[in-house]
Amino acid sequence: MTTTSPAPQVERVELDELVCWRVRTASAELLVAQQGAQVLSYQRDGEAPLIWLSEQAAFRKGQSVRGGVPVCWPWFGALERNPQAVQALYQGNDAPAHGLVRNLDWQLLEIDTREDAVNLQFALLQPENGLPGWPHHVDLRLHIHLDERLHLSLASHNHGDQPVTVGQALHTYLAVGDIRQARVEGLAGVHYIETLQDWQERTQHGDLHFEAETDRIYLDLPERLSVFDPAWQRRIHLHSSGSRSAVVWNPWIDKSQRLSQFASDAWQRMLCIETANVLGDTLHLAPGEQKSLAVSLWAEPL
Ligand SMILES: O=P(O)(O)OC[C@H]1O[C@H](O)[C@H](O)[C@@H](O)[C@@H]1O
Repeated sequence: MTTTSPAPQVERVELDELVCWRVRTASAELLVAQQGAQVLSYQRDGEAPLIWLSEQAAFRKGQSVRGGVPVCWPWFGALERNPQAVQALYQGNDAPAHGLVRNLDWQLLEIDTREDAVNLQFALLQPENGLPGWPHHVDLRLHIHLDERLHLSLASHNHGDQPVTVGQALHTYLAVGDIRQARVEGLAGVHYIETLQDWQERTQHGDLHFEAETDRIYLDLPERLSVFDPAWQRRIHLHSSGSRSAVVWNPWIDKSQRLSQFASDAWQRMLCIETANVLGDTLHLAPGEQKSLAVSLWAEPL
């Protein structure tokens, strides 16, 4: 007799002020907030979490949740650090860090459960006059596909009659057993911008180890990066497409004290690798054009 695993379930839940979707498959659980189409957590049964969610996370309207995968769009970080073509498209005041969409309510367009996979499609369909301060007609869709791996794909579709240039990132918070023992593989020989030292351009020698606050923009990357995590005896893999840049971030001790929704020792258990289109890798969309930024995530035991 063959045993069939239970079909995946998708359930609407409310966490404080936020509507969320809890996805259960035969072997994993994923939680996604409708606000920002933000993946909040992801864990396979019997394993440590792969996506990190702060134990101090607040689920409030208009406020990005600390952890998961915030979507940064149409610029990354501080607007004034973005290329002129990205800055020029914003006409508002006080540009928020990481763009305009992580605190907005997206629409859930589709839930599709198969025997062993789930698809969710969120959309931010913009009116012709665009977002406040950003008058351009570009629709966004985040496609989440969960099978043995987690696949995220962010599509931008320019419906306007002018070209647009955007910076963007899938700002993934990864969970690690101990950041002091972890290292990122795949970066050797890659150029990066050291944002903590006057944005100097440098070259990575060997794997990246963590011994202090780290906030770097890596450029001209390969498609595959991995996190070697001996404390949890595993390696996390990230496979990207539509991206040649990534931000690697750990706030370490001092900055942790200044972050919202962040325990003072949480830096030990997380690491951001943000699959991006930033600086010389920004996204250009001709009128009518659509392009996607994607990442797949999975872990393997050592
Ligand atoms: O606190 P947030 O606005 O969510 O930003 C969190 C972090 O995001 C990125 O990784 C930046 O490179 C960091 O400099 C920033 O501190």
